[in-house]
Amino acid sequence: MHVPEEFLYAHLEETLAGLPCHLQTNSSKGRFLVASRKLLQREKVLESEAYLTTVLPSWKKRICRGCFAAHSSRLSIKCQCNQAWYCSEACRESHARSGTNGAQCPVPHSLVCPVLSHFGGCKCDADMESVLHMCLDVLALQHLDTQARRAGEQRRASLGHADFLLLQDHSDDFNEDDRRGWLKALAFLEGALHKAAWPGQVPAPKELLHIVGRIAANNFGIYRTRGGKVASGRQGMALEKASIGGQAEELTSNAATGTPASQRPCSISLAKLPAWPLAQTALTKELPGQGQSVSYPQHASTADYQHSTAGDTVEHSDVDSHSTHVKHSCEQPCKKVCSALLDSLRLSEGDVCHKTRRAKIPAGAAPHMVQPVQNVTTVGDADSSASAGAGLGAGAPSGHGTPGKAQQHSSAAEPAAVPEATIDRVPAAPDQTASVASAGRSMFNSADVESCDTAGSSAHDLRERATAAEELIGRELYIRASLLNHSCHPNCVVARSAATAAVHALRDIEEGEELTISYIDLGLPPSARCDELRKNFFFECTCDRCTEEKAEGATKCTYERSKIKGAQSCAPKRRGRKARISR
Ligand SMILES: C[S@@+](CC[C@H](N)C(=O)[O-])C[C@H]1O[C@@H](n2cnc3c(N)ncnc32)[C@H](O)[C@@H]1O
Repeated sequence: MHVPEEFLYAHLEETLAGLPCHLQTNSSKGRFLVASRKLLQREKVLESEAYLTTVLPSWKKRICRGCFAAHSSRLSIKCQCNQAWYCSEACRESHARSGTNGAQCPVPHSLVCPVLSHFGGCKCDADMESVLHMCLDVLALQHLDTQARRAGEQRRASLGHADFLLLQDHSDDFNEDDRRGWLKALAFLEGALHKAAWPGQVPAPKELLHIVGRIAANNFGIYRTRGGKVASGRQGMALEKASIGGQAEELTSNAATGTPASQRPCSISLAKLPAWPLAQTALTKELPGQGQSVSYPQHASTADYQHSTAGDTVEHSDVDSHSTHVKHSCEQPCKKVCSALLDSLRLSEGDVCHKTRRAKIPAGAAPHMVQPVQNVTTVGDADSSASAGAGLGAGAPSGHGTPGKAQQHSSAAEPAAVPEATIDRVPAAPDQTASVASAGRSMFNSADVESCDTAGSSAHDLRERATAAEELIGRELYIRASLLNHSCHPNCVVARSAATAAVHALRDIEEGEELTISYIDLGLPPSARCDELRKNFFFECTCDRCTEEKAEGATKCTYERSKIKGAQSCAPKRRGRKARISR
């Protein structure tokens, strides 16, 4: 469906009406949001409901598609397509009629069910399969809009397919392997649409690739805490090394089987889609007796886990990403921290800050929480959700870009039973509980950090350490929140609760200043951040922090840019000059 560009822009501006921010565009950054007036720290800049949501196949039996609540045990009611599970008959009926409760663009399941009935034979990797579900929902929205237009009706949904077209499409930037993998998966979707006699237009895989290109650059990951056991070191070595929280983490991935996904029969393997923003996905949560708090999992954790052990309580003084990092320390000289991480946190060897020992969180207590308002981070018991990670891939976020890595697990793989208390519920009420996870900041002890040092770990080791505590269980798309560009020194944070994203100012922001969030883990060393952004979001970060670090010579490209179609290599040229990447 062709929608004129001017219409899209006018519509986009309409969706921002009344907010303290407006849209600007430039050639290097595309569209971005700018403060229309001075914003105060913590002020809510915008709030958006999820446009679409999807759940990874391994979680489909635990998350009710009707009300989107997560459950500790397998649900007993399912749809005949075997792709949607429910906590009650009422949820099943309402899902069939009007889609998932709370979604901004609910797609009636009855429309997509015949297509999903053919997904049983999908040989894609689990993450990819979930994206195919999202693609199908996009086609369903397009179909509903077309039908309504033909009937001369105004669709009741506040957003429609045109809004999806507003999102930036990066499919032309996919590298050849990814492109091939996606085209194969999309051919499967095309086949399923034909078999189900899809009532709308059935686009060819090449056209469908533009849907994936939009999802890729704009989706938010839904994560949950993986529990007390964590995979450390490189993903391929996770099984051997993952012993920090007790016994080795069980992986259903290639790391465990030793078989690269690319060699598994009938599987399509390719790089994962990035799910952003991992780092600044803040979660609001209501806990009995603790009131509402906001957790900043990744940021806080990259700082915390250095010396934290189960049961520790670590103090923080601010929610600002820099100060969160800086305040992390714990009466132990920071030389124990991997030097690359030290650099990125802007700490010096020997810096000492203050760890406060407080009451231990009993086993089975709620997941880790950060309460910036009260300046307290409680570090949960490492074993409190030990079973949660069993049977799952090494929850590194998608977007590592390397095919066949540990996060790939078969769609049949299901999480082991998780005690109710360790699951972050996904409530129907948006302001209650976070959909998922905070990072496991109790996961790494100082001995482990030392071993990281002595092993001379790479940037990606750190990344994997930071994210192995989280497991990607689904994805969400937001329209307005997708207009926020990235900065490694962001001035905003996205607070997520079930199917809602609220953007808050991290500090006072002057009128006319660009609003930015982080798409990645800011605790990563400069070269890893640079890799992540290039590989997954196809741009070169020019924020003040990167510029400063580049000037200090800290940023080194380690990703083979040549893999991206039409791009120049990042490898230093013969005469020692670094190739520059122009977008
Ligand atoms: C979620 S979208 C952000 C909105 C986007 N600029 C647009 O026009 O729709 C993510 C994409 O925006 C671009 N982007 C985000 N932050 C950027 C930055 N700091 N510099 C350059 N491009 C950026 C990249 O192309 C990235 O893949």
